[in-house]
Amino acid sequence: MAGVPASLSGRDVGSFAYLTVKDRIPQILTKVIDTLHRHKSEFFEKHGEEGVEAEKKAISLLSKLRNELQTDKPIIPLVEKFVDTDIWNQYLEYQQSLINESDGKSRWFYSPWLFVECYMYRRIHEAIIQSPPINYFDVFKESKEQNFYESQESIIALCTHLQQLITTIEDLDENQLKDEFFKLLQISLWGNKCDLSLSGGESRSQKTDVVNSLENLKPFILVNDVEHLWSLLRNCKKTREKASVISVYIVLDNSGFELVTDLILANFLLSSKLATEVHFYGKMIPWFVSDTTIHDFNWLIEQVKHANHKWMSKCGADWEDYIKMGKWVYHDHIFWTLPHEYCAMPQVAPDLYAELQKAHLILFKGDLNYRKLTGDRKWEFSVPFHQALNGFHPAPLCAIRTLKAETQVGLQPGQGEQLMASEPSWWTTGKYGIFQYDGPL
Ligand SMILES: O=P(O)(O)OC[C@H]1O[C@](O)(CO)[C@@H](O)[C@@H]1O
Ligand SMILES: [Mn+2]
Repeated sequence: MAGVPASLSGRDVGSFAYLTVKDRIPQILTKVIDTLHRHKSEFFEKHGEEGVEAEKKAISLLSKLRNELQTDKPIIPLVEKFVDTDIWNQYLEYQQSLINESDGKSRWFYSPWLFVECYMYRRIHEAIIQSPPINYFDVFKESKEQNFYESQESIIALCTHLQQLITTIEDLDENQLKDEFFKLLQISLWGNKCDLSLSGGESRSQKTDVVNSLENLKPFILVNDVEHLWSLLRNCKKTREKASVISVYIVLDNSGFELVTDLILANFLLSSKLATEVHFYGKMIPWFVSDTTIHDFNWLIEQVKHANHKWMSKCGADWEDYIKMGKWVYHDHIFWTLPHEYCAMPQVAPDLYAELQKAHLILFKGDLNYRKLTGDRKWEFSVPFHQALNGFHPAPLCAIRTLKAETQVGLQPGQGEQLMASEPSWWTTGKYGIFQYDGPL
């Protein structure tokens, strides 16, 4: 692609991409294999000998995958028929066509990191769907659930905070409402620290009191465009006709604690009338360990509803009502688990692009969404976000991300260089975060 920098790649020895392909991804694969092993008796109870055979088959396919990766074998086409198989295989050919060195084959360490990392999760899915009758099995379900359970205290604190806020929301003046909006946005940002793929699938639950940590975390927000979000939604609210809709779309990231923070924010948007509808976008297949699928979304709301805590269960009951009333709508689309950068959406998934164009505001949660928004490239730190989006402008949008990959745009001159000098791992640990807006000001 002309005019854009090179992709991050495992070929840069010592880079975060390299270490991810070399260590983190195989570690995740080993954990997946172990999970299947541990469910052997469950498969036997459910499906008899056939279940055990299927478990063996899935494990052998995954072991083969791990071997391909560790010996840097060529990336091979997908074989099992699924809704996205053809698109994936076309993309594989496209990646191959870009190569003019070595033997002209895409390889794990040689090819763009975004591509091979997505491909790995898609191959895990392939191993599962090739192994009926256990082809429904979500290999990451346990860790997602564990993250939720381990974050109980923080979740109770958040639900209590929200419910108390709602009882006085009508009495708040503009500034107070804005402050509360900013607080819940920050909670949703820091909720993104809790993904499970960065930690190789190990638990990264939320144990501290987030609401009271926000002030201390403020210095770690490197780009903070929340004022634009406020102006945008407040203007929508002021100018809207009685019957008209204000819709905020949230492109979700991780289930567990992060999803709770997103739902709390979505609840506030309705209660404050800053939005009349919230649309959520999740993943169609298990993805990057902790990403939200429809099962995770429904499961989590059910858990919150049945919690043994007054305010928590109130939240769960309200959320279920929002869904029943159509004020909250969950969608999935296969595009979110393709390897394409988002600037390709109008060509690859025009229906989804047209849908997103209806939003008043789109919030993109998490690191992977940021990588796909900006193409996972070696951009200069000071390149404007608008430019890095490379033509992807369906509606006003905001990336809400803690930094877990070596790519960041839209910084002040010298800001990135300074961080680099004082703290070389600043952009890969999740310690820093951004609210980066693109749209009319
Ligand atoms: O859940 P998030 O915020 O998208 O983070 C996932 C991130 O974790 C990692 O997979 C770690 O490898 C990053 O590559 C990726 O961007
Ligand atoms: Mn994720």
